[in-house]
Amino acid sequence: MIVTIDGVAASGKSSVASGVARALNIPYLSSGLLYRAATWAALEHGLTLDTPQAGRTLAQLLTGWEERGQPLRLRPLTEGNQVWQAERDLTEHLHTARIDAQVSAAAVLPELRDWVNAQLQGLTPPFLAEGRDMGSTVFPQAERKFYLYATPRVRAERRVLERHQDLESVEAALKLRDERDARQSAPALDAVHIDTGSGTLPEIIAQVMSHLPA
Ligand SMILES: Nc1ncnc2c1ncn2[C@@H]1O[C@H](COP(=O)(O)OP(=O)(O)OP(=O)(O)O)[C@@H](O)[C@H]1O
Ligand SMILES: Nc1ccn([C@H]2C[C@H](O)[C@@H](COP(=O)(O)O)O2)c(=O)n1
Repeated sequence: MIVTIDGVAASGKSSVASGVARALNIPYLSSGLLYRAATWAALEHGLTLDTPQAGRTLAQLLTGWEERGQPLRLRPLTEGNQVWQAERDLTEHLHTARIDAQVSAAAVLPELRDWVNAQLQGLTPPFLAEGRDMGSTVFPQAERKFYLYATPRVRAERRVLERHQDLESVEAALKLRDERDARQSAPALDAVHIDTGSGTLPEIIAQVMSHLPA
């Protein structure tokens, strides 16, 4: 079985995916974390993301690591996905304001989208995949598809609790990322839409579960 959960930034995708995956006893895959890790790799190597050759250069960097036996890999742990490069856990570097500000520019690169999609499509079901285009592009064959949303204010308030940043600037950054992300990915037309601002996390998880076979 494949279940997809897509949605806007900070809509609760990972938290809901983790809860649903736990209830179903299957792993969940965070595609956003792979985009974040590739963005981290680009920044670490001083790659400028808005040049015509950026996609090719980034893909060469990622496949070069693979060929040298030091691949960037998603570890789909149910309690929270991680990304490792060889023996190094990169996860703590991936949810920062610096990566948030650059990740949409990396995610627009077709070479990177192909790389992320190939990583995910190489995995064996059952699993739950979360991101922006899991139900529309990467796993159109998924049995059940969901799309999570909430107002920018609700999402910003939740982010501020995690990162102790200024509410207005977090909300403005989320709106900007929504705009950029919408240009390069869209949810599936057959997804069930859920407003995560309308309930607690356990209630939203229960709502998703109510659409899945018992
Ligand atoms: N229904 C809810 N009620 C209250 N808090 C929630 C709810 N859903 C998610 N949260 C909280 O909102 C925050 C953002 O959730 P989460 O990180 O899962 O979102 P995301 O969509 O995966 O984010 P990103 O796009 O940055 O990867 C977390 O602190 C989470 O606990
Ligand atoms: N399927 C996906 C997943 C993610 N992205 C991009 C767009 C986001 O801004 C960024 C980080 O994702 P998040 O951690 O917020 O889920 O990655 C995408 O284009 N397609």
